[in-house]
Amino acid sequence: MDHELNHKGVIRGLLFDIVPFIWRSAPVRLPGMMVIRMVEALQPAAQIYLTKQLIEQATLLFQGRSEMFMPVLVTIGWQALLFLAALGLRSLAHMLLLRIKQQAQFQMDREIANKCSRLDFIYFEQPVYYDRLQRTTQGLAYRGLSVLDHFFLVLQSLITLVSLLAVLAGFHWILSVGVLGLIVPSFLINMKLGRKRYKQMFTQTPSSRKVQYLMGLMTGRASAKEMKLFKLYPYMIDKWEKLYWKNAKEKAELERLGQWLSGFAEIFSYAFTVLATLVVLIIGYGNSLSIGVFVAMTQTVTTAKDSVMLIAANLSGIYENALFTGELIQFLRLPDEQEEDHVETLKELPEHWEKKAGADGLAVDGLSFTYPEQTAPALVDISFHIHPGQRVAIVGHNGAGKSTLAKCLLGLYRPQSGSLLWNGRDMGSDELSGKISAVFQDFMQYQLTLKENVGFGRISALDDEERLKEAAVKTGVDSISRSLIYGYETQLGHEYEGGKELSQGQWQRVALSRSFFNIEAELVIYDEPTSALDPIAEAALFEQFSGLVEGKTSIMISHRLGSCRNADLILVLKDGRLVEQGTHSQLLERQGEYARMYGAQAEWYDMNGVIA
Ligand SMILES: Nc1ncnc2c1ncn2[C@@H]1O[C@H](COP(=O)(O)OP(=O)(O)OP(=O)(O)O)[C@@H](O)[C@H]1O
Repeated sequence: MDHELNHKGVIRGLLFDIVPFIWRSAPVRLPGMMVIRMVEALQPAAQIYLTKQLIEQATLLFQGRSEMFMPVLVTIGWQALLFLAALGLRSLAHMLLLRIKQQAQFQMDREIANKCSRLDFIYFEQPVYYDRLQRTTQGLAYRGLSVLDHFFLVLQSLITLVSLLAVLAGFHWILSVGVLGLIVPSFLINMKLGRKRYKQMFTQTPSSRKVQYLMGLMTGRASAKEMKLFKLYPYMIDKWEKLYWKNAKEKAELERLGQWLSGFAEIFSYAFTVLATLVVLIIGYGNSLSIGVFVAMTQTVTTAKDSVMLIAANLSGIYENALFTGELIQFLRLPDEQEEDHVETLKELPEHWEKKAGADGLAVDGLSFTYPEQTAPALVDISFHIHPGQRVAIVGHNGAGKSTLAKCLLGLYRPQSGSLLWNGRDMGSDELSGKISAVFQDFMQYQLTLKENVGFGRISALDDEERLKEAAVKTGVDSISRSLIYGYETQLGHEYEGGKELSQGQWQRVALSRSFFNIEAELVIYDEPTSALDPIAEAALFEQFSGLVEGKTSIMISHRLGSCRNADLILVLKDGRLVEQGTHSQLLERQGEYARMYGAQAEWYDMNGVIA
């Protein structure tokens, strides 16, 4: 399983991924920061030395040696200087760390966004992807940066410790060995807890996501209508509450265990301090130790013990965060779209296509597609050919496979078998980018300006105002723009202050304009492009449709069979199979699936109208 990372894997990820990543983010500031931390690290030993000095000088002064007054003042001056230097270094380190973190966070988010742009679309359709994305974006990026904090603290504590160990070893080696021995239990305990926290986070991700989803339902705008109408709040609150507390209790249990274990580690280290003080007392008794040295030694033991505990905690912190960040690394390592599958050169068409129509148009042969984690295929052995400039309709009942076929045609899904060629090129090929456009059933309502909403159809021509107007006039969006205060520059949607919300039908017109904005498109796929339009608007649009898509090949998915009557070719899907194809009159003559569907709809609609 994913979360069962071994120690080696974690350390490898840390050394070869996380550290180089952070280094790349701040190649100048990072070494600067390290130097500051090293200087800071020597401060405790210097402070202890000055304290010892001060006590010894003060003892002599109290014994009536007035000439010690000046040295006492000098030592106090040094202490003040040390304090100011430490203060200055701390502020500098704080600012540097902030900048390093901002830079690393920026790089990390950019890499995540870039990765999303390269991932196969199918990833976005799987729960496992959302779980991973949640783990990656929420907290993991932050945890990657925590490695930095831990790393600097380990570095600093290590230098402090070495300087203190030298002081202790000068007194008696047993004290240095004892202090070092403290590191083991504390590190092991913290590491174990880190692994447990990670496993818990991993197993809780789906339910944490559900908790967020339920909360979103209770607070969101889109769900508010039904939530109120069906009086769903008590049910949802109850469901959310149960799940929330299940997760919260598990977390609390783990924290309780953590408190017990860290408590033991603290008691253990305290016992060591007592023992070490006794050792200093015993040795000091035999060697008539000065009070200054005694205070300095006990202070050294306590500071060294604290440094050891800090090192242990931060080392395990690095381990724990590296464990969590492993998720981010795995995410960034997900395979990109399989570019090598895309054929750059003319692909050979199946022989019977060649005979029929040459290499032009859309040639689909033996296409089968099964969604990940599914056993039943959504599309089975589909073959058809569309000539350039043809207007094609795809019809079929709910779940017949129409949208899946559209996504395969757009190169968003990679079929397990079969070939899809546009003018002899693989549909996923980079060469075709910009030549194929679409309006999706669940099209986007960008909470941005009207100009952007239309212009996204061809981002390279975003500022082409003439093109914008042309695309908008075709769908009636131009007249909508005239009613808006800032015209095409008006912010759309309800999510941001000052945004103008459109009706569902108006949004659909905007989405249609988006596809018309891409005048370079040779093939356009419309997945129920008029479902939100009123019947009169739909009829008017269909009347113009032939003109609008003039010169392009168009594929329209529609449930309203009347609107498909004029299509040059109708493809009828049933249970993922292409069961019939032909023109309206040919299919009616056949008396098959299409004729049955058409007959059923004819009973409901006025067959003389365009809207049936
Ligand atoms: N992301 C997905 N993962 C798994 N199965 C899916 C997914 N999307 C669709 N399916 C399944 O694939 C089949 C075809 O769905 P598709 O959306 O292509 O049908 P459709 O003909 O467009 O339906 P509708 O007319 O309702 O829009 C259905 O059985 C559906 O349950």
